[in-house]
Amino acid sequence: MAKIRVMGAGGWGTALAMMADRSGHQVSMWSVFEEEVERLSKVREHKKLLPGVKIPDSIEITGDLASTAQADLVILAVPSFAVRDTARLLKGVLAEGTVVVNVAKGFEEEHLLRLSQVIEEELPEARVAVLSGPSHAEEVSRGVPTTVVAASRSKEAACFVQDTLMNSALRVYVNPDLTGVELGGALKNIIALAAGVCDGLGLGDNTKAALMTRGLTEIARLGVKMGAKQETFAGLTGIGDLVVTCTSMHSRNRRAGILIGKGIEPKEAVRQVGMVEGYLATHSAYKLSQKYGVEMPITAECYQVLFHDKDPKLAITDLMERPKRSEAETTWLDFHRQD
Ligand SMILES: NC(=O)c1ccc[n+]([C@@H]2O[C@H](COP(=O)([O-])OP(=O)(O)OC[C@H]3O[C@@H](n4cnc5c(N)ncnc54)[C@H](O)[C@@H]3O)[C@@H](O)[C@H]2O)c1
Ligand SMILES: O=P(O)(O)OC[C@H](O)CO
Repeated sequence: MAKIRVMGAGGWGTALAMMADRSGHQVSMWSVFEEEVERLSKVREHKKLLPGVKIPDSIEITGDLASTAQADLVILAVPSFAVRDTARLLKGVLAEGTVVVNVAKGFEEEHLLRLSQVIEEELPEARVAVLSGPSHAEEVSRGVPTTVVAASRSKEAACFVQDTLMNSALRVYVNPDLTGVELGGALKNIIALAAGVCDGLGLGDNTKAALMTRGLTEIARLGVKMGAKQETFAGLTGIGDLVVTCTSMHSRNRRAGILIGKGIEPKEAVRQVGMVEGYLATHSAYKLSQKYGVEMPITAECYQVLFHDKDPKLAITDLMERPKRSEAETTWLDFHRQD
């Protein structure tokens, strides 16, 4: 039995705490917000986020930070904008080599960093991993069979996360491609937002299939430039998470996109839905595409719609009327040379 501390008591933190509890561990869930600790300790249910899901009494809910020192595994389940501050709180608290697994999907906008890089900066003594994949808290918390991927530069750390969290409802794979796993999770939110916009505009299945497929192409193009493996984007944290987020009504990114497609101003749509990681990720990805000199037409159009008031209908037209190009990255000559 391992001691597991989940930092962040929102939908995803709660679902993962329940998975760890189901796997037979000693689990505690921490929140920086006193009100949240008090409410959840008393009601033991997230009335808004996960209605009808009872948080088992075996999961301790606490605001005490110092006790994180006893954890064998720390799961960071706060929004991406809060990852640095939350990791910083753990400075000097954790034992050397403690595995810290980030489950937020996004970037640190200011420095264009992946979140594992942020945690490594703040907690050099920790072994950092990420957990990502097609996994909505609404389903995981109800025990719906789900698959995710634990990635880390340390094989032992990734396998430790796999061994610790895996159970009959949560199948955990491992992958050494930390960069690819992380980027897939962060960048698919942009495409999910765009898919929502298409739904809100009343466009069809053809459009969404095109968006998802070409979206994955540009995600992988940036990812490979940033050091990821192409094949990772064909896996659970690439295409897998893209499919679930672009098609599910659980997705906050997609729901915000639907509102925007229906004419609600982007900032207001994000306010109405709550935490929409794809909003800031669009900003970061647009900057990263410029930094790495990578063409990302869908991301660029999303950026214009979200931050420069571009009409979403015009964005679709502009994507459709881009200069002609080949779907294949290989030239005709190279392709036939391989025959
Ligand atoms: N909900 C899901 O299905 C799901 C699945 C996979 C990954 N994720 C990712 O997990 C992250 C968290 O998502 P969520 O759905 O749990 O969000 P949420 O809004 O339900 O909860 C976030 C929790 O983080 C904590 N928090 C919020 N602001 C904070 C701050 N400033 N400082 C410290 N703690 C703070 C609070 O405990 C809050 O309840 C996101 O990056 C999301 O993309 C979510
Ligand atoms: O609700 P979303 O759009 O943040 O998506 C949640 C998860 O990332 C799905 O895997």
